Formats: sequence, structure tokens, C-alpha cells
Amino acid sequence: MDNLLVVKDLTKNFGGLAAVSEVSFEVRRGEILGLIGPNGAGKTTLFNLISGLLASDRGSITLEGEELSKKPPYKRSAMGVGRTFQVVRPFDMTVLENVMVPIFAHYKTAKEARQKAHEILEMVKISHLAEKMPANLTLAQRKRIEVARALATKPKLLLLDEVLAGLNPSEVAENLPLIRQVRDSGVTILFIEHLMDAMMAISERVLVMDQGALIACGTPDEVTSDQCVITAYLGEEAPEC
Ligand SMILES: Nc1ncnc2c1ncn2[C@@H]1O[C@H](COP(=O)(O)OP(=O)(O)OP(=O)(O)O)[C@@H](O)[C@H]1O
Repeated sequence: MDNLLVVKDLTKNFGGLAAVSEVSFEVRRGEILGLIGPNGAGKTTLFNLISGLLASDRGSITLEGEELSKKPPYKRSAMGVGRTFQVVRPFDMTVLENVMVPIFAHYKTAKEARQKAHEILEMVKISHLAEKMPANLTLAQRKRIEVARALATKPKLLLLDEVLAGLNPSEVAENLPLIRQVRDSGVTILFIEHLMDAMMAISERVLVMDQGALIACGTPDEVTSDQCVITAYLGEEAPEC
């Protein structure tokens, strides 16, 4: 199996709180890997560690065998780590311009950048909104802008942080296939989502975190029948996990 990202013994403490504790896993090239866990489990902290917004206390993160831990976020981005954020805050400029901003760093000429931006907007199905201002769009559409902006950095690995949160059921049904579409374009995906049904429908494997630790990893069927996972979601102590 070809591993794109390998995380080993990754640890981050905030004072006395172990937000991420000795976490180890790999992301296989080309897969859709879900990341779930109750509130405060450490999921976003893990994304911040992988993308370089936080420094780890211990452990390693390698992308295609190259250590990322000491590299600043912009270097990780150039190496192929892209991400979206839970809170979507597009710039106060058109949808197309929002995608052009990150793209400029990755393409030589304005013409090339503009062409690529249009291709990305097509892929996430908002090319018809290219000249609109994000403030006038729905949350579902703004979430697509966020994905488009992340794709503009040419990621090999895309970290998606709750791209379905806050959407109504029909918007979820519309936006969910986007994740598979992006993967099918050659991008490996690690994504955080609280919507369990959607997550299980689209993930090939799922990681489960609780209280900073990785408590399960497997296919959707394996993790949903795992007693440690059930216990974590019920908020009970499970000393054997
Ligand atoms: N910068 C910080 N300083 C101190 N504590 C923090 C910081 N960031 C996160 N935490 C704490 O670390 C723990 C993990 O938080 P994190 O946001 O990673 O969880 P999460 O699984 O993403 O939760 P949610 O699903 O609610 O977004 C929480 O207890 C949180 O309060």
C-alpha cells in the first residue's frame, strides 16, 4: 500500500491538556479517509499540526517520506498539503478572485492562473457564480468556494474540516459527491465530519479520536461496531479501550 502521509506518535499538549496524544496513522494515496470523534476529541488540532498552524510537542509527520514537522505552513502547502477551515471566510471579492489569490503562487502567468481558476470552479460546480460576491451566496456555495481555494494550491492531500456542517439535508446531498469528485481528480482526502451517515457513506476508512487519542481505525462497518467507539460517543468511561 502506498502511504502518502504517515503520522507517528504525534503529541500536542495545551498546558495540562493532551489535545493530541501519541497519535499514529497513515493516509493511503488516493483514499477518502474520514476522521470522527466527539467535540473536543482533538480533530482540528490534528489538522493544525499536519498543516503547520501548530507545532507538535513530539512525533513525526511525513509526506511522501519527507518530514514536515519543522516546516512552516507555506512550505507544507507547496509540498502538497491543502486544507479548508471550519469557519468559512471568503475574501470580499468575487468568487473567481477568491480562487485566483491562492493560485497565483502556484502558476507562472496570470493567464495560466485564470484558466486554472476556471477549471477548479467547474470542478466544484460554481463556475456560474464566478463573478458573484460570496456575501450574497448560500453557506453551501461558500463551502464550495472554500474547497476551490484549497484546490488552488494544487494539494496532494486535502484536509477538509466540516465542509458539510450547517447545511440542510438537500444541500448535504448536493455537496457530498463533491468530496468523491475531488478525490477522483487525483487528490487524497482526510476529512472531519460530524454528520455520521454522510461520513460513513463516503469514507473508505475511518479514524476515530476521543480525548486526544486515536481509539479506532478501520472500515465504516468496523468502526461503527467497535465497542470503544460506541462507548466514546455515549460519553462513558471505557478503561479497556
Ligand atoms: N489553542 C488552544 N489552546 C488551548 N486549548 C485548546 C486550543 N485549541 C484546542 N484546545 C483544546 O484542545 C481540545 C481539542 O480541541 P479540538 O478543537 O482539536 O477538538 P475537535 O475534535 O476538533 O472538536 P470539535 O469537533 O468541537 O471541533 C479541546 O479540549 C480544546 O478546548
